[in-house]
Amino acid sequence: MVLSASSCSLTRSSLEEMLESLRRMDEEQEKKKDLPPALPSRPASKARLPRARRSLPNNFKVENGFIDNVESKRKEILTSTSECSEYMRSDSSFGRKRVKKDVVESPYVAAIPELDGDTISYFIKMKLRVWCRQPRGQWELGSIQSTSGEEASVSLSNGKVLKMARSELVPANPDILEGADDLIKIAYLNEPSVLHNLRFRYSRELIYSKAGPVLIALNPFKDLQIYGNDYVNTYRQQLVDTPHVYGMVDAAYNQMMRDEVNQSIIISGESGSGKTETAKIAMQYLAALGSSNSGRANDVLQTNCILEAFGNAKTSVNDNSSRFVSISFIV
Ligand SMILES: Nc1ncnc2c1ncn2[C@@H]1O[C@H](COP(=O)(O)OP(=O)(O)OP(=O)(O)O)[C@@H](O)[C@H]1O
Repeated sequence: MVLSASSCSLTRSSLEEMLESLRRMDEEQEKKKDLPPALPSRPASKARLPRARRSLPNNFKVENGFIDNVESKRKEILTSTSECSEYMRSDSSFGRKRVKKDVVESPYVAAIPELDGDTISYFIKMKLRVWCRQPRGQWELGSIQSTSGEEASVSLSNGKVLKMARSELVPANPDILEGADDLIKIAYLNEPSVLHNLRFRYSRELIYSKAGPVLIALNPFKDLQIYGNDYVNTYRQQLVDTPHVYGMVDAAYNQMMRDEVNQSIIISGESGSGKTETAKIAMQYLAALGSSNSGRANDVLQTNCILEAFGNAKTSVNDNSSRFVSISFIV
């Protein structure tokens, strides 16, 4: 005899059905307890999709071991998005934001959205770290031990336990995200996390990072062996996509050729941050792109000396301060 599914359900009493649905609700509640609170949605990116990455040809070799270096550094710090997906949540702080008079507020960071108690419970349970704003504006790593109302007891990495307002705490990223080459990859995009990520990279002489389509360059104040013909050729052939001025100029150049639309490269930063040097590096790449004859490329670059002779001056922050750099190239 064959019973259809519908005839089976008729034999169940309504009490059984009610018990069954209660049991299912209980199970769902249990599952939810261990999950992190839902992520607030991020705004859709307006950036162009990155180019497909070409793989290295088998016979490719660079004498100074650049590729080896880059690849080993990438492996050292590269983040695996799948491993980190459980942490992928957007910028947030715990509790209402209170502005203290003696706290230095960064003008670059938007108001931090409020987070509910569930997230704090999750952080305590999973022993995740938080950044704690100190009275003079600096940030310290710590982990929340307990909360009471708007106050939290936080154990700092130096062993001290402090009572702090919840609004002075923001989530820190897990170690696995440390040193991501694009800030888009880090889960918590708050001020201390961004600064920490850039410092982490800078300490490893990785002065370039990306923030989506924007390149962040930190002044190394020393000569790094990351420029020159080998590097130009590597970026020209698109063998690597690590953040670099060459990579950014290459993208602008290719976009200009593909779309037949003029491109502008805007270099901004405070005096002495390295705008002029960055512009020269960009020019170096453009000269190499536009000239098969390295003599002519050098002639173009030599014009910098003349420009600097007329346009530069010594200031209190920069011995070779200039204010006239702009690059534009037209099809
Ligand atoms: N990529 C770099 N590699 C090595 N040194 C650098 C680099 N960028 C900057 N510097 C160092 O920092 C100094 C100041 O840089 P630069 O003159 O480019 O700053 P700037 O932002 O153009 O300043 P200003 O606005 O005053 O003209 C340079 O003279 C150089 O010593």
